Amino acid sequence: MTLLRLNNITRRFPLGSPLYGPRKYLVAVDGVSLDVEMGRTTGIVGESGCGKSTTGRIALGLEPPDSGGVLFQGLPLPRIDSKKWRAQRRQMQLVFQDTLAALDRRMTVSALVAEPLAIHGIGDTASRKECVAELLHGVGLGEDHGMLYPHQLSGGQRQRVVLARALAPKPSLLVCDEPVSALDVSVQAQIVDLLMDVQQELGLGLLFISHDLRVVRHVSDRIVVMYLGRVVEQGRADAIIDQPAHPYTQALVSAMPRLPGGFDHYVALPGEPPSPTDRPCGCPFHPRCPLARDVCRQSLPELLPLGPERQVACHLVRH
Ligand SMILES: Nc1ncnc2c1ncn2[C@@H]1O[C@H](COP(=O)(O)OP(=O)(O)OP(=O)(O)O)[C@@H](O)[C@H]1O
Repeated sequence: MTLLRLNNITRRFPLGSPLYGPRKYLVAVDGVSLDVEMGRTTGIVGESGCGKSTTGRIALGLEPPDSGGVLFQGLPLPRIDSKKWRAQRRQMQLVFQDTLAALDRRMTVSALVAEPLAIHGIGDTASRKECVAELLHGVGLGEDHGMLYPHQLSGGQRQRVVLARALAPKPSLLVCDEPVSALDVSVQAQIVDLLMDVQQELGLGLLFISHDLRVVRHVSDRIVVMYLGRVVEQGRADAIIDQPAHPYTQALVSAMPRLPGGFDHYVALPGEPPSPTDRPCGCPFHPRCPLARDVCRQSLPELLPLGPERQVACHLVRH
């Protein structure tokens, strides 16, 4: 069952002052559609600035799209800050990267995990205490950790606290925005495994955002590849990794550590993505694409089906 649906979402931000000539806009998200199924993970991958976080914020209702719609459990998101929205927010929680900024350093771990319960009016003091102990246990922390302050924890332990706080209101959707990017590789694996265990136990839908295809591949059932605000390819994770169709996805896959039986044709990806304030004509990827032809410089490729459950936006792919 579809838990979250983004339907042709667009978001642009004004640039400069309105006093000096016609206003210019930066298009951060351009016509993005994706689904998150209950109990499943949709991963968004792409380079810095491609619009992943903006998409995540729109999915959570923290930012309105300029056009397009967000459906949660089949219904449009209520207006931000309405009573209905606050009730719904309980169902949708955010886990993000900067744990030290996210956690009030004057509060103990127990108080931090109890806070969302109090905000949402869940339980009384005694039952909240029990609930905090269960939540800490669930994310692999002991009772002793409850008495510590955020700065007394390691990065991995702080990420566990952030996860316990997100799980406290019993959400059905977690949006995880680069949740492990600040951690050592070995700790990343522990947190990713924990997320997957928690997901299985609670049947959560996950929208998992990362620039790192290695991590996204590990957690995701479906992968959405974004480039300069647009989806260039999406489909089942195994299909995307085994047979990437878009030259950009091919470059991302070929840059991952080699896997036995995996993709073995290396595609170099030169340069940086162009600025979203100055998007190239035609396919946004053409200035870096080793296969680009005239048509790629002239017209924007549509995202079209490529077999079942797969879509690609590339002039060079036979649909
Ligand atoms: N509030 C804002 N005002 C103006 N521009 C913004 C705003 N939020 C995001 N942007 C711009 O929109 C584009 C997409 O940003 P976004 O943070 O969504 O990308 P991202 O893929 O998550 O990148 P990163 O991983 O670096 O955060 C960027 O060019 C960014 O500078």
